Amino acid sequence: MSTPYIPCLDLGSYINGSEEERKKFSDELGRAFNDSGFVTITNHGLSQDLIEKLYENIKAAFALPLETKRKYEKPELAGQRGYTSAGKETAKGAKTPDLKEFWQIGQEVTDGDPVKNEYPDNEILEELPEFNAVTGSIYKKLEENGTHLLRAIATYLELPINYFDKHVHNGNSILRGIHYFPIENPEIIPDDAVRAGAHEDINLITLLIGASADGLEVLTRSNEWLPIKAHHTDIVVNVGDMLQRLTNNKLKSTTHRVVNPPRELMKTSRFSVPFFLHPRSDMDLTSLPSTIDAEHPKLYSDMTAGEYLDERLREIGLKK
Ligand SMILES: O=C(O)CCC(=O)C(=O)O
Ligand SMILES: [Fe+2]
Repeated sequence: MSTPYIPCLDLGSYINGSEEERKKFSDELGRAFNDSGFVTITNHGLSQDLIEKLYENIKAAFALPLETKRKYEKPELAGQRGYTSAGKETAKGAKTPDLKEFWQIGQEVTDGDPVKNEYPDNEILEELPEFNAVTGSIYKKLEENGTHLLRAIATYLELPINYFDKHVHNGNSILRGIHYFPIENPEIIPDDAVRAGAHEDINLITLLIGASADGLEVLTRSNEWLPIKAHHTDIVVNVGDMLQRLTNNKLKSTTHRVVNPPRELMKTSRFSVPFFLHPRSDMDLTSLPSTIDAEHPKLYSDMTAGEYLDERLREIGLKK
């Protein structure tokens, strides 16, 4: 089920559809990215079974003792691989860190591409061998879905359909398993402490498998917070700042947040698993000439994806 402002699109109709269906999907996706910056998608090819396995493993991983999880927290990796404990990530411009802990999995390069040297190895969670296999398989499937979505967007932007392919092949994407832990003593947390403070994602697009509980909200153009209702098996997709930058704000990287639960649910956990689709670090994010004109002057300085990521990781406190 989707919220009226957030359209729900059938990815199967793009991947396996007729020319006409593919065009329709690409127009609808482009329009939504131009408007709210968010869609939900169905028929994404991830089985319910795999999604359930994913959540079982994510829950089991965060249920491990803190000292076990801490073995996988390496400050030199700036949160980009393995475990990041509570209190480390703060939304850009916010004072109090988010009420969450998370685990990040990065790209596994297997085709001899020298870009492998840019990526640290993934941390292998020895206590839960299935966790590594399941998250690795989810990573690949979401990457594949994301590549299809970017093809649809390339068509919408009147670029060659494969415009993004070479940039996202072996790109610096991240799968992040998040645990928003129970809030045991709501009275003693700072007033501004939230599960995830209002922010925009850094990457090209984000694909998020419907979370275990409500809480995700997007900021509409009329400045109202709109809750996103997604079935457990739907995928929420949104534009990130890199795609907004490339399109000189034609496509919107919409502000979103995760609110604290109502009082009666304060002591429950929430789990979610976003996939941040990043390009390779050498992708040039200079705004496309077709998106710049007298009415839409150029808004951003020219930067590569790698330079931009570095700047943003410092702003959110993950990189020192
Ligand atoms: O947990 C969610 O539903 C959203 C998480 C999110 O926005 C993020 O990690 O960037
Ligand atoms: Fe986000």
